[in-house]
Amino acid sequence: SSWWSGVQMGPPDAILGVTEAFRRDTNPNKINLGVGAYRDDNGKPYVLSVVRKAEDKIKAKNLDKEYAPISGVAEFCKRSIELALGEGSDVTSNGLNATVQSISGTGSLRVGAAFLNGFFPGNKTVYLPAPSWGNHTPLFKHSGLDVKAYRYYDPKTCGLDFSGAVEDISKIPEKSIILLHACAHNPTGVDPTREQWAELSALIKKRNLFPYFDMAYQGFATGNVDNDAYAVRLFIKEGHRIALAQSYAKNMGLYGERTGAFSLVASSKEEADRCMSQIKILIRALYSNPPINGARIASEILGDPELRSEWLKEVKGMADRIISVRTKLRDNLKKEGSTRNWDHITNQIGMFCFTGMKAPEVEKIIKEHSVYLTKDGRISMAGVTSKNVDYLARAIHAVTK
Ligand SMILES: Cc1[nH+]cc(COP(=O)(O)O)c(/C=N/[C@@H](CC(=O)O)C(=O)O)c1O
Repeated sequence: SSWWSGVQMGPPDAILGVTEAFRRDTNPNKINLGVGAYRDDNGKPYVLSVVRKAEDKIKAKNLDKEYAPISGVAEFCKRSIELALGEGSDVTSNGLNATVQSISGTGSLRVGAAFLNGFFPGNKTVYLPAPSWGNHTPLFKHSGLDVKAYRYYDPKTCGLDFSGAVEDISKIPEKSIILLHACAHNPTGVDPTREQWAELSALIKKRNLFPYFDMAYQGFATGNVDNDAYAVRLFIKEGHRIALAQSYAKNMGLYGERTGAFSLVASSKEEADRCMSQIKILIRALYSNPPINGARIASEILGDPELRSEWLKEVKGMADRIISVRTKLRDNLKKEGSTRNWDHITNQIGMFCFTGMKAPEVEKIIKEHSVYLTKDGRISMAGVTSKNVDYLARAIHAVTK
């Protein structure tokens, strides 16, 4: 028998598998609301014009293709942590951050998880919001950490179960790790208010928990990079020593360039240097060093005032288009005569809308209307355009009335 006769056929990925099914569908009206990747109003992937400009500038420099350092393109790391914490933050000016470039948000989360598994002195269990991004659980488990949950989403209101979250977080054993979505929560699109973030910060400090922020959508939620970094900056101000994973997949459209960063905020420069040395040892054995192209594009944009301000306009443009189709979809559902309350479509923020559609309704809308979304009823609003929003509203109404 062959070596691999015992290998089982694994299930398609809950998120990326939706696109595979979408591709197989021959219905001309088909709509892909699965993967959280931005599309323009023609439903096409969107390469930011500022990215093209950065590419031209990089090309003109005739750079070589040498290995990046293990920790990545230094300029990119500097620009990335400054984007997250704001220019001239105490953390960066005192060298308290250990920041490495990694393979987009997923790789950054994974490097951070590997470091925690190796060196976290407390309870090596990560508490995720319920629900969370589908890949969080396997990602942390593969890193050797245990995974548990705290209440987050309230299906009755399609909003935040704040009291449930507070109750659960109050019971998380001290010195555990708590994963927080910095903005544009995936899959629910539900973010805490600023007052609620302040309460969470105080509670997490009281419980002596370690905050691990996943910021994959900075700029994409409100269209403003500073507003979207509010929670991260608040926690730093309140004295939390956080971990942070960043992605430029969505806010710079660098999906396939796999550009991201992992940061740890230490208590001193000397401590940051020790942590950095161990993170580099982990990276060397994982993939040695990261891809240079996306990091060069991102640092070109973040480092050039003109490109940066053009980028901020484009990312706001993407966020605004999402917000406008949220309103159109909610209004069209009303026009279709739906008696359900769809206010959550516009109350929620960022790439996703957690529609509240149950699995049988999801199956029906895929089968009968060729509208593709994940089983949990999450739709990527970026797949909604002014051209397909009517069709979508009719389809949702047909399966939910
Ligand atoms: C919260 C969150 N964190 C990290 C990532 C990783 O993105 P990366 O491309 O590694 O930088 C994603 C991607 N989410 C979308 C795509 C995916 O599932 O990979 C999604 O939820 O559709 C997230 O939604």
